[in-house]
Amino acid sequence: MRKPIIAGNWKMYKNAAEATAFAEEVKASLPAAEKVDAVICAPALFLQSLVASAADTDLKIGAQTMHEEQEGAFTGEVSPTQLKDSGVEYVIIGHSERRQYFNETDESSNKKVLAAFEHGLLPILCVGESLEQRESGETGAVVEAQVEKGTAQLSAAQAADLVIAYEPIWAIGTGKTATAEDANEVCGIIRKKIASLFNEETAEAIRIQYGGSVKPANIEELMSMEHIDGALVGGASLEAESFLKLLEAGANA
Ligand SMILES: O=C[C@H](O)COP(=O)(O)O
Repeated sequence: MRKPIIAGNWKMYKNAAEATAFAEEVKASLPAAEKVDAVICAPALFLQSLVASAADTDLKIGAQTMHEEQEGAFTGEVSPTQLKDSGVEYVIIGHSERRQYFNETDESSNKKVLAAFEHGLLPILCVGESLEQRESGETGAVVEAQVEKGTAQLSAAQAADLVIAYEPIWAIGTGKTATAEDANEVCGIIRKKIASLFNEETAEAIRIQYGGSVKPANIEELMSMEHIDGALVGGASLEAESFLKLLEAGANA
């Protein structure tokens, strides 16, 4: 039985006061930690204050990206050791917006995934096809290749701890959600790929999220699917009330 994981990705939204107010409201009503993992992936600037707000609670804090090197002359970047040292536990890797606007690739994502594990962070590796790829019937092949390249050189034990977020690019921030059946089918393809790259046990253990216009109105159906173990949520994670509803649905799945 895989524990559901609901992660909010705030992207480049919120100011410091809003971030703290959100954490205060959410931590007061968190569902039981054994039922769902609750993660907020915030802008780097707010990570330390969120870690402090969430201390002694089960709310986990994640970053939205990181550099793969421990330190160096990389202006503007944040390293895995800096994140770990700040109390951050998760890090989103290879989000489609990072791939689209910041030239990230499967290869750079793989380096970051490996660095995250090396430094004790849990990566959420994002994969997903464009509308054009979906319409030309390439979804399965695209996602399989992303998974294979993104997980290269991981041990089976690391792969079992990895979280993969399947986010069809055409469903992000558009209000268009993949049908629960379509999302489940692709998450099933990802699980099968993990079985072939590692083993059945790893495939059974790995948690696969769906992301793309997830909201309180559609999460229950998504979470009822065999291969969907959680959600990576943008817009609907910005308000505490909405995020708490998503957590509730995760806890009851
Ligand atoms: O990381 C989250 C995804 O990009 C989904 O964003 P969204 O829920 O606003 O569509």
